[in-house]
Amino acid sequence: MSQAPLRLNPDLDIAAAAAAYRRDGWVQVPDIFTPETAGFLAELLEARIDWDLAFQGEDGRPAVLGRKEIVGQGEAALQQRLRRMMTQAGSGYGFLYLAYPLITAYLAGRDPGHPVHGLTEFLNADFVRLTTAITGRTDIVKADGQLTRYRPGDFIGLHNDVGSEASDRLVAYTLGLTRQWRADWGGQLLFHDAAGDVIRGHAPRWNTLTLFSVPQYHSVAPVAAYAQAPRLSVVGWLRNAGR
Ligand SMILES: O=C(O)CCC(=O)C(=O)O
Ligand SMILES: [Fe+2]
Repeated sequence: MSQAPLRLNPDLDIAAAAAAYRRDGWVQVPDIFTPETAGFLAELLEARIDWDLAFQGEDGRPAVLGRKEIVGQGEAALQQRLRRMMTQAGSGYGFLYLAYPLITAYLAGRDPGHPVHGLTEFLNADFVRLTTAITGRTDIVKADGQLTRYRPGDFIGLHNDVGSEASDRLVAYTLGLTRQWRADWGGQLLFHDAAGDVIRGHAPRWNTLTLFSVPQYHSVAPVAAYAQAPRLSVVGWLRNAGR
């Protein structure tokens, strides 16, 4: 696979997206990449990633286990950890999905020469410029990110994205790369009000950017047991320089 340059759609209506974001605190932009770039990225997520298993760990921090760590601890121990996480998800917070941590992998020299690293560079160049223009947040200096792949049963519980890192999460983004999805397959990005009702729900989409300001309460609905495709996206936060 070539290291093709990643290109945003040159015909994006940035002024319209900016007006919507500044009015509503969120915006969705369809056709965010050129068709070639969207196809390239989708193929990457569909077929070329050695996924980690990500879930809320016992210590309240994300557990991100590579293939070797999963084999190392054994299937029974992992299943026990996941059961504990599910109990915790019901009374507090939890999540479960497959992930590839872009910044950690880039800095650690994981998968040398892999085209995924071009995406990490793109996120911290053209994408930071685009999202600064849409949100008007001139304090954005960098993007973190992870690839995510949701299988049946995967989910994220209710949370508001407020982190504890040295740099603040200013704006959350998702780049949807799910080619096809059915309305009853779950996996929607849901925004919730104080009464527990859903304010908005976004189905997994193809070649679509979603931006929303932090903090806002949201969740990812569990993917249905009978869903016939993975939910694929690039997600993360646009951050300031921090302390
Ligand atoms: O995948 C999504 O649509 C949202 C992900 C999310 O809320 C998160 O990673 O904090
Ligand atoms: Fe979130």
